[in-house]
Amino acid sequence: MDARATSEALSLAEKVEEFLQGFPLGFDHLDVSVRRRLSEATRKLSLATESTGDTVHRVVHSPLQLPLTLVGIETRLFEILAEQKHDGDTNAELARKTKVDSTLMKRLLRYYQSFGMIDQPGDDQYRANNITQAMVSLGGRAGVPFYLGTLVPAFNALPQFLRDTGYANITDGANCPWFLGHRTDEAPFDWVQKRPDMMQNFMSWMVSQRDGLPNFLEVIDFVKEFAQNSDDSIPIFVDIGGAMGHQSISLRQKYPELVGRVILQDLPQVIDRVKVSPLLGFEGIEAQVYNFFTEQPLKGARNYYLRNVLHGWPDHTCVEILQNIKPAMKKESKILIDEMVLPERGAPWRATQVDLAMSTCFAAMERSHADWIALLDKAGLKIERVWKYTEQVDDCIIVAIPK
Ligand SMILES: C[S@@+](CC[C@H](N)C(=O)[O-])C[C@H]1O[C@@H](n2cnc3c(N)ncnc32)[C@H](O)[C@@H]1O
Repeated sequence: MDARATSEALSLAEKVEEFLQGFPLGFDHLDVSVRRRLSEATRKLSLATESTGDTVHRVVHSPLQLPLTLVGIETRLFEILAEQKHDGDTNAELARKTKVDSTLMKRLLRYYQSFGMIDQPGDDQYRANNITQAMVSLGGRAGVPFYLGTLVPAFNALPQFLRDTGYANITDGANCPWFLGHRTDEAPFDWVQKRPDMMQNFMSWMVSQRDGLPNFLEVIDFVKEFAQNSDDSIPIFVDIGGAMGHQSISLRQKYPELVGRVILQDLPQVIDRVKVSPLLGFEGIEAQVYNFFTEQPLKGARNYYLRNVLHGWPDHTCVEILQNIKPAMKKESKILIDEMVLPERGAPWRATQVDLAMSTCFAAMERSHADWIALLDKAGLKIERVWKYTEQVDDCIIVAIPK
């Protein structure tokens, strides 16, 4: 045993424990980048110091976490805990409020506490923490059932699919683990659209999946860079595959005086949903049915914006989508691709898991700078500029123009 290292490790552990106790109400007061650095450093330390047995048990039981989280959401346990204004509820109170058997409730609470999803300040006292709050946010409420019902069956089919295909990279959208996992021949978007509850969760997930991260409008002066000398007739922002139009709404809200048309385009089922129950702030935005596998009908728009669309398709399909925009472009038109640009080294965990989820369900991928150059080149486009706007997932705006 190295005495100096032991003493340093114990002193660091004590400091961390004291630090945690010093902020029972959480760390919302910390600057976002400081908080992230601390979280990443301690996460790495936790992994680096984990024992073999702990690692194996953590990994083999990890499939329990998502379904048990859904139980906490569906029973309203997390919501009830998050709404508490006092010091915490007891097991009996929580069992009564959620209509869950009290013995089962005690076992669930024990699990959530041990994984840091709730706090237990006393033997029979439970209260919400930052993880509980995250699970009752829109992202938690939509993402948890959406992933469990839609993506997990495909994730589970990944090993067999890769075995069967000799560990080739997954590039065929018509032959990927999605189909094996769901025992279906329906493509993901078709499958989801036929299931109203999943469709609702999907749309809410699209709106919320980047909550807490900066939006591109926070780092780019859109009017200065992309909307000079506009007039009311010019489509200034065409939000292709924009789901509920949340990005278009952000743009209108950030620039109430923005001159020009803002148009959301998506598939008929999505546009119907937008028309029946538009998000708050949708006024001033047009909704248009458009299939991006056909030629872009809006000619001469200043900006054709695609967020998280291309990461859902393999290269050859992205080329098709981009080439359908090109004939509509005039001299001043630009394609704004809002996607991750993965670094060659040390890609963030939030990005790498989306990359493999995209691969599993859509034979698609997150792309590096070199991948984007190659893809755009195949579509007859080139990069004019790249603006990075998040550290957490390397989100960027890639400005693309014809070569
Ligand atoms: C991953 S979501 C991205 C949504 C939104 N842009 C965002 O960043 O939150 C992909 C979107 O593309 C739409 N979509 C899929 N196939 C499409 C098609 N052929 N034509 C137009 N939109 C399509 C989906 O309905 C969905 O809204």
